[in-house]
This record gives sequence, structure tokens and C-alpha cells, in this order.
Amino acid sequence: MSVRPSAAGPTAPREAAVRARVPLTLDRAERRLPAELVTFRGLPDAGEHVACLLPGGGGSGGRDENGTGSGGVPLVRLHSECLTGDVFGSTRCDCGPQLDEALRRISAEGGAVLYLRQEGRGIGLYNKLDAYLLQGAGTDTFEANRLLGRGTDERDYAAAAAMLRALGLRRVRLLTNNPDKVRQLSDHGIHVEDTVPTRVHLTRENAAYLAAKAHLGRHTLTLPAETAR
Ligand SMILES: Nc1nc2c(ncn2[C@@H]2O[C@H](COP(=O)(O)OP(=O)(O)OP(=O)(O)O)[C@@H](O)[C@H]2O)c(=O)[nH]1
Ligand SMILES: [Zn+2]
Repeated sequence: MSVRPSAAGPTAPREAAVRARVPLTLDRAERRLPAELVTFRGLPDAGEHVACLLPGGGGSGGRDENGTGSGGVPLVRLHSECLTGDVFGSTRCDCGPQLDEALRRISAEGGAVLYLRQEGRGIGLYNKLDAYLLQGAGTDTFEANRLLGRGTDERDYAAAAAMLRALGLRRVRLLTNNPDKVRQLSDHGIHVEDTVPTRVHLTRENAAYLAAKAHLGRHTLTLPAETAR
């Protein structure tokens, strides 16, 4: 079979495509959730990002005829990898409870969790752990990155946008308190129809981290007045 170059020419960016769809049952967030893990080829970076598709009807919420809730626009979370919180249940951050919340809420109405391999806001696991050692005594989560010579948030959501396009999801409702995710997805041509706030999973141990996100980052989360600045 002969392969002809596309009409757009050899320099046109390659669109990402679905590589495989793997059915799984998740035993998570106190439920058993039917899911499909989707892998991709041609993503704009080298990360092994996956989409977890949740068909809807897996919780207390309803499911419309498209299986996607809210007028057919799916609820989507871009979840940045956090090995310490997601896997080991570290109490330093809110990532584990946020992932559980996302799986529970999205499985109720249908949508997807994109699990993005952007550990440590893009600086990687080892650097994040170094940053942990620097934190405390006046050094917050953002300042620690700067002391390591890194940006405060190095995440890029081009791969997330490419994954959504490959899945045919060009309009989404985004589960987040982080306006940068909304802005970047929009810049990459995904229409964010609505921003659905994630809950605030405040504990004594993660209070300083959440306070830094609210007061020094640009996250739209409201904390009780007494939470440390
Ligand atoms: N560099 C660094 N990364 C951290 C630290 N604590 C958590 N992270 C990473 O931060 C990422 C999660 O980002 P957050 O800022 O908590 O939340 P978000 O995903 O931007 O926002 P939401 O969508 O509202 O949850 C994960 O990749 C974590 O590994 C830290 O102290 N230093
Ligand atoms: Zn975390």
C-alpha cells in the first residue's frame, strides 16, 4: 500500500490518536466503578498519560441518554500525578481525596479523568521530594520550587487537549479550582463550557499547602479564616 503525504504537508503537527482502550473495574472511592483506560499515540510530549473513561450511572447522580450528564457535555478532571498522595495516601496534600472525589462524581454522570504524568507540578518526583525537605520554617510549596531553580508551576496542558481531541471531547465541564487549567485548555482549542469546583479537603496536615495554593497561587478555593497564611 502506498502512503501519500497529507494535504497539510509534512510539517503540519500530527494529531494524537487513541492507541488502545482497556476495560477495567476500579475498586476505589468506596465503590466498584466500571472504567476504560485509554492510551494514546502521537501526544505532544513523552509522558505516558492515560484517560480513565467513566461511563456514568456509577454513583448517586443521573445519566442522560448520552451517558455524559449535563446536556451531553462530559465532566472532566485533569489530574496531575502525585505518587505520594494518589498511591501512598500522603496527608501533605489533597491529591488522593481529590482523585477519589473525581472518580466518584464523574462516574455518577459520565466523563473522564485524564491522569497526567506531571508529577510535582511538572518538576518530577525526586525534585518534589527535595522541595518537601525545603518546606517549613517560612518556605512554602512555591518558594521551595524557586529555591531549586525551577518554576513554581511547570505544567503544560497541550497533551491533555490532544487527548480530549483524540477522544472526540471538544467541549467539557472541568472539575478544578485551578484557572490555569481552564485557560490553557481553551488556548489549545478545547471549549470549557463550565468550571465545576472541586471540594476543599482541608485537614490539619495539609492546611499550609492549601493556604499557599489559595493565597500565593491563583487557585479559587475558599478556606476558613483561621487557616494559616
Ligand atoms: N513541586 C511541588 N509539587 C507539589 C507539591 N505538593 C503537591 N505537588 C504536586 O502538585 C500537583 C497537584 O497540583 P495542585 O496545585 O495541588 O492542584 P491542581 O491540580 O493544580 O488544581 P485542582 O485542579 O484545583 O486540584 C501534583 O502533581 C502534585 O504532585 C509540592 O510541595 N511541590
Ligand atoms: Zn499531592
